[in-house]
Amino acid sequence: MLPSIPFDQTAAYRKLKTHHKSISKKHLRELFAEDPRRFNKFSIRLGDILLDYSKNRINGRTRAYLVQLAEECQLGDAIEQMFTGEKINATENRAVLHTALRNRSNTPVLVDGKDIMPDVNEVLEKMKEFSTQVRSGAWKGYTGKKITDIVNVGIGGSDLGPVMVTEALKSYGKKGLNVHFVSNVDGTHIAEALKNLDPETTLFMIASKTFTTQETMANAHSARSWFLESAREAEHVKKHFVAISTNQEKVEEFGIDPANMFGFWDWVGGRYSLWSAIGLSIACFIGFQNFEQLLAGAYDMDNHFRHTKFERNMPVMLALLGIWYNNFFGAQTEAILPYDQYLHRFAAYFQQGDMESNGKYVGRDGQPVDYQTGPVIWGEPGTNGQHAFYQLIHQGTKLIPCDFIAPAISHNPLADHHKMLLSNFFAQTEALMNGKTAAEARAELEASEKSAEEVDFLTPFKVFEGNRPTNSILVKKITPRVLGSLIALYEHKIFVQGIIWNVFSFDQWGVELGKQLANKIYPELQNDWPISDHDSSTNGLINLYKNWR
Ligand SMILES: O=P(O)(O)OC[C@H]1O[C@H](O)[C@@H](O)[C@@H](O)[C@@H]1O
Repeated sequence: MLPSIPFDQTAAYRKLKTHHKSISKKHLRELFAEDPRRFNKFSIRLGDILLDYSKNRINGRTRAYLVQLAEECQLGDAIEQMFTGEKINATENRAVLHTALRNRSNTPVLVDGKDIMPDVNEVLEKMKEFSTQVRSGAWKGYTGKKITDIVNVGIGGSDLGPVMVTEALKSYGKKGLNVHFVSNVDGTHIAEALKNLDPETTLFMIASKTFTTQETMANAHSARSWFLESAREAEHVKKHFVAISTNQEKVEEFGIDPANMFGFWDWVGGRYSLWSAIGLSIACFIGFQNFEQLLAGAYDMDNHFRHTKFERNMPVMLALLGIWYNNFFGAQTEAILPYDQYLHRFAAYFQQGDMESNGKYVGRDGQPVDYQTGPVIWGEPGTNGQHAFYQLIHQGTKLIPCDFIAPAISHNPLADHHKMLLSNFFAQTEALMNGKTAAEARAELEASEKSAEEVDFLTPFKVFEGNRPTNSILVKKITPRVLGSLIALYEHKIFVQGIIWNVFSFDQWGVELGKQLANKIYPELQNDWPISDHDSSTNGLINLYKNWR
């Protein structure tokens, strides 16, 4: 059982509250001026990844108190409990072992006294065999042609990870093998995805942990109908449909050959499942060796997380900084800003990862918490974001801590593009930190030969307060291994925050409610009779819909 300590009742919390009063008045400029060793002091390197968190509104004392907070909340014990398979997902009575999926050491991991590593390795072996066959063309469609297109049908955790990773590692993708993703129950999604595909060369991966999710099942049935329009014989389905699920019964009921089923287990949470068979589309696209590199990268981060002192521990420090702004500065959101076009779904991926994990107001003791928990996560790749929403980050009334992520080496070293991109990356965090004083703004305006009135008028608008906190994550190159580490970094950050906020990070009852509600209204839309048993707004909307359709 996880420790259950309301974090606002710790001694560290009280210290941080008092400390916040003084340090929040300090400008980052001053903090840098006071300590020339700030960069060395507040950065962590792990292989090809550097986390520079020196541009945060902290000093050595802040860090010490934050680390104390983690200790008082018994983070060390909680980490061990996760890695060793304790049932820390208490509301579902499950272990949380995505780390076992990438446990490259193969040391036994026990669930209910049984080592799960042989099962993990067996599925990996099956994925290796299958992905190799698909890539080599040995796996043939019903007319003897090789597969050219993979369509992953899944939603939430059975979609976002594969989407994000196949985009991030596009340059490792096999030529002539395209991956597509269908998630939305809106018929437009599947209709558009299938428009230019050939049933003879298309392979569907029906990815659903439960194999009961309404959207995925609807899309899977439509995919099968589309396929059978050409293939005619149900016999051919086994060459074109595989299932990735924990629910063999439902897979068979759907008509997929159990031989074509890739299993995983209830101790893999949906939003932590890309390391499992849910990553099959990734393995087919980038090749199994690269998929193993992705796992190896995550394993690097797992080891770092498990065995490094908190003040040198990347996920722990990222998490503590998030708590610092969320709970002491009142920041509501966090932006993830990758300066890498391939990472354009990274923020969207962690929207689910973070918000579904820590978007909870009930503590592990069953009582509502009286402090803020999970932040709103958002973001887009730079430099596009700069021309869209950075105005608010620079000069708005809200404090938005940002993570800037960039690779030193581009996969597409085209002319001077990467230097330009990275000069934006460096310039933005510097500008957010320094801002621009009234004197500087005035001097600039005067140099541009404006009249004295114009200078007076314009100066206040050109002032930037600065003091906007950022983390910079600079990596050598976005390789499968580095990406694996980056994803695991954020996964563990979320875990740490969940422990400190005292919430259960691995269930998602709020989402389950949505599933139930839609299933209740769906039958009511089957006829044209007016509805009257909801509130007046819902009745009004449903009845107008029935009128218009
Ligand atoms: O893989 P499944 O079972 O189809 O679930 C898909 C998604 O459903 C819900 O939205 C949540 O439970 C998510 O965590 C999950 O990833």
